Amino acid sequence: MLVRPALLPVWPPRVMDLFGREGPLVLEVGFGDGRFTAELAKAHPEWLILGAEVSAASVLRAYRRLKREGIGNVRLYHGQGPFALRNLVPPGSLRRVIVNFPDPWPKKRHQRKRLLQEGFFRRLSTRLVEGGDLLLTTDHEEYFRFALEEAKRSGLYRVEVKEPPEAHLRTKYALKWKEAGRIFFHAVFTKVAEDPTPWPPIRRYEVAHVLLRGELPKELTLAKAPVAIPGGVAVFLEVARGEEGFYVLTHVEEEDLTQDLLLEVRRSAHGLYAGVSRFGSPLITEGVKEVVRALVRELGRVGLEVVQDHT
Ligand SMILES: C[S@@+](CC[C@H](N)C(=O)[O-])C[C@H]1O[C@@H](n2cnc3c(N)ncnc32)[C@H](O)[C@@H]1O
Repeated sequence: MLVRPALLPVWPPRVMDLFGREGPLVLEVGFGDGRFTAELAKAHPEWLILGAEVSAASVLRAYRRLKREGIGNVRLYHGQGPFALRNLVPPGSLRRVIVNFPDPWPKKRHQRKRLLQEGFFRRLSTRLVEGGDLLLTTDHEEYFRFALEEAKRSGLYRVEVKEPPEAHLRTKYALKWKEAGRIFFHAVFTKVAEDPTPWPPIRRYEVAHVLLRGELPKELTLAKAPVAIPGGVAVFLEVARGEEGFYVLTHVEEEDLTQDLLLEVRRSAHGLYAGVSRFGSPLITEGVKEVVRALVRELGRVGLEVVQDHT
């Protein structure tokens, strides 16, 4: 039920690879505790529902709920909605996107963090079927108006402001804001045209490591300065000493993808190995490969020489 991009046998996955069958595909972004997702899945057993949520605690809560209720037509992805849209949804295959009570980011300087911006609407149009739609429900009038404007600016949607469907007012946040006496806003954005710019999925690699020659140093100190990677940044957070070498906790931020992964510098049967640990099943991307190269450059400074480069 949980989608782990690094472990999927086919990349990018087809609908069949995620759900084991074909059907109308629906994406919910920011499903929170999953109570709406569960209701939706039960009301439409033929639908295939993909949920994306950045909060690990919420994913766990939703996962337990779906399991308890024996719901089989939902797949949960722990991460950014746009990542799921880009990589887990084939072009022209999405019937609907549901966004209930998105984080409003009310401060001016945080507005770039809002989900529903022109760029998002453009990219979404490459994944929606003809006539596919996005349903937004929120209590935040300013964000609501902002989303309407952004969609209109894209020129790719027909926008209708409507009464929110009853089911969208039973989410955790809907109930919270109902009790606080807030009013709700709802809009349907229906795709009428498609952005011509393709939005290909991120490339996934099988390995990212280097074999080295030389003596492992007694200590390994890495610069804390951020490392530039394609479309993002990485930081070596901490180095720990293990039996066979070092483990480097590394934070990697790429577009719509944030990972904390372990890099290893250790003795192996083939010589000294520096590369990504399988621990935590990280997704090996171009950015992750670049961070391995940065680690290898640091190792060069302590006298280790590259024998084979698999990055
Ligand atoms: C205000 S809560 C609403 C939760 C739920 N939809 C509800 O109505 O009860 C917003 C949710 O969106 C999640 N979220 C924020 N940005 C996200 C993103 N880019 N991708 C996926 N989830 C996101 C947050 O973690 C949070 O759970």
